[in-house]
Amino acid sequence: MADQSIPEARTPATPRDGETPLNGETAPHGETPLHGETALNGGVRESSSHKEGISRRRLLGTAGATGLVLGAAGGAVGYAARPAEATPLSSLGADQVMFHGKHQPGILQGLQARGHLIAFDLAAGAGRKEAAALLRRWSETARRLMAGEPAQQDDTDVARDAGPSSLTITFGFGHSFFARTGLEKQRPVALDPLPDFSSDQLDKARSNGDLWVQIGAHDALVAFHALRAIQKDAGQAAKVRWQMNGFNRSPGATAHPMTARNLMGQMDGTRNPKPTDADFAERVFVPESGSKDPAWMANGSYAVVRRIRMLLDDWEQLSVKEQEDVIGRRKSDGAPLSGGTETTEMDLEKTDKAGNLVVPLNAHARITRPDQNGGAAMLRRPFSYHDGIDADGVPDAGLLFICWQADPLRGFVTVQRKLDRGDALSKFIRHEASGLFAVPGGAAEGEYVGQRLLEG
Ligand SMILES: C=CC1=C(C)c2cc3[nH]c(cc4nc(cc5[nH]c(cc1n2)c(C)c5CCC(=O)O)C(CCC(=O)O)=C4C)c(C)c3C=C
Ligand SMILES: [Fe+2]
Repeated sequence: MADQSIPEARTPATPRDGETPLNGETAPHGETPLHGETALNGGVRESSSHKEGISRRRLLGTAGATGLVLGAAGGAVGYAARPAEATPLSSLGADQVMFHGKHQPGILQGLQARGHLIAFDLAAGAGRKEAAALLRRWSETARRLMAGEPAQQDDTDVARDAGPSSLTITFGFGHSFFARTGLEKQRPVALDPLPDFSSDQLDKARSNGDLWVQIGAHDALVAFHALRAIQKDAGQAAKVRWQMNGFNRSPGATAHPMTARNLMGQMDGTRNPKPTDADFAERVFVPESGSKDPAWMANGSYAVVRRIRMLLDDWEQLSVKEQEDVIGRRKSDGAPLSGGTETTEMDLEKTDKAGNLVVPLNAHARITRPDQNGGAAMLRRPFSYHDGIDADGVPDAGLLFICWQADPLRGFVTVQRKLDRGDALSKFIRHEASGLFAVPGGAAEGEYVGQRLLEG
């Protein structure tokens, strides 16, 4: 089985900056059965101190040894009384992603168990000045929470006992942001609205937005804590336009590292570009110079967000063989139908005894390949979602498809145009919401995200 195609977080002995994945370092971290996923991650380190000076990492150690006592005694008194040598249940909570770095966090990190997406529109009367102040507030909140520290003010205590749990907070700007702030001249051409696709059934109210924030963590409370802090920080400057919640497999749930599965049961992410690929950076990130993008987008990326409902009742009517023909890969292990293992190159020409192609012409994994789309590639980093069951008994579930690329026209749009003409999967999915956001490069120490745009 392949390693996670996007690196997974870990707890290294020493702090590192945010660039590690691009140099290809791998660091398996199956130290404990509770946390046995592949680890290969940039900008991850142990958490730092909490507001009373008790480190979150030390607090984590209490969970196994004194959980019952804490439950009975309640709160900080119990934590203070915890024996220093308590054995941590897992290092997962202590894993920390660096806020500052070349790229924003939340792009290169492995899939996180919990995710929240939230889009805001600037409030009436709010412009560039208010937006700059908001991004400054948000950046400081992100830096603190990702370091395992409480929010700047009125912390809700929701994440109090936990480490940062690989929390990442990522900020992006939508097309409408630039007119609202008088920054039209700085708007990248790449942010031009996505074309309409014939199969789209988009809900405008749950699409786009002036500002977009992606939150991910391996702990649901840590993720919610961050969501709430981001919302409260918005204050009078911006109002929520839409919000979505997602999830992925918890680290340690599988006995050994493997590509994640989606709610259709397929292994999804196998052929993601890898940080070790020679052309990875140019496919995913805007270069520092020499592109048509404005300078403030250097080291940034474009996120396409699609809420894609899975028509699970229809999908689950299919036999496994039929499901495999839709994708072109085996359901059990993600191997191509032409044979081999998950990482074996797909043989597009292979035929069976009757002369039929073993990977059908309209199989999703065949027609999305870069070599079938003029080299179009994107880094897919999704969350699954489940928002309950409709009145007619149909699950409102699917994929919060998020893909990252240096150029959405060359990435998502090229491939989606092809899919829109009818891949085998199209019958079983429905695109219900959409967003395109310019995600600037990471903030340097002392900077906030988007500063070069807002103060440039
Ligand atoms: C426009 C881009 C894409 C959309 C939308 C999309 C939706 C979607 N995909 C799956 C499941 C799988 N996709 C797989 C591969 C794959 N998909 C895309 C693009 C879109 N998918 C690409 C670029 C690729 C990789 C192609 C390649 O490089 O070979 C696979 C196979 C395993 C893998 O490589 O990840 C699965 C499974 C679903 C369920 C879905 C919408 C809900
Ligand atoms: Fe796909």
